[in-house]
Amino acid sequence: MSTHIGAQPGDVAPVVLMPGDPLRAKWIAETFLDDPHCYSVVRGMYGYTGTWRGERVSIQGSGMGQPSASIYLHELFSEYDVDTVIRVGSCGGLSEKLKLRDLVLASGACTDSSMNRIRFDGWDYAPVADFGLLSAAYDASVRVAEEARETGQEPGVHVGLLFSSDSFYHPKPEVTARMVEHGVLAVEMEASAFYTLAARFGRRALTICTVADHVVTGEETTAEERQQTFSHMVEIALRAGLSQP
Ligand SMILES: O=P(O)(O)O[C@H]1O[C@H](CO)[C@@H](O)[C@H]1O
Ligand SMILES: O=c1cc[nH]c(=O)[nH]1
Repeated sequence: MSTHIGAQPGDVAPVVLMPGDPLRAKWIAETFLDDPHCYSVVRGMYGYTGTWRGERVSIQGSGMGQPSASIYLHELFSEYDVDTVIRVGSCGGLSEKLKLRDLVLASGACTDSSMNRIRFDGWDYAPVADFGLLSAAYDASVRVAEEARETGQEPGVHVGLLFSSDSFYHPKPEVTARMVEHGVLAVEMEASAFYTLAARFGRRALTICTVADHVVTGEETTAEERQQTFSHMVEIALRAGLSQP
């Protein structure tokens, strides 16, 4: 096992979906996977491996914020030879283009975190998604949205920038406002670390988020609505990560 993941080498599949919330990892594994096996309960940050449409896939909680996510990403890449990570998260809508329950496929991530400023000695770095994964997720989102149209639950899909903030309760709302003026769609807390560390290890990463609340309008989804739309996000992530139509 690694320092924070209680798995043996080989227990973790090459493709890993990563929600921040460990209970969402459990829900995804138990809802979507065949024969899910829990390989780690260290710190309650559950990790599962099972199969989806016959292919092995893992689900690993990442915790909240870039320091926590970076620990799990580092160990998955360096000790379990993971090739592909897809964050399946919640985000707060910032742009007026976004409605509750819409999906954001993050082409890139801005951040107020000091982690990359330390890594790059104060210089700027542009954390971006793996283009193949982004493109596959976009194609999958078109199909998932079409299927959802029949039930009247079709999510809007947006491709663009996230703001990966270190602060859920931001002490300077004007920073978030300036991000919006520069085209940022939504705020969450991890995507920048996913893209930076995947690049550093030569692996593939994508972040998909569901709009769980709207920071500007104050609207919030109910728990039931979140579950329904998280299903769309998970379906898209599985299809894109496993290259299935
Ligand atoms: O729903 P998850 O994936 O945890 O993502 C969002 O929710 C948490 C804050 O409530 C942060 O981790 C943020 O990025
Ligand atoms: O980081 C996050 C996640 C969801 N909603 C927010 O407002 N912020």
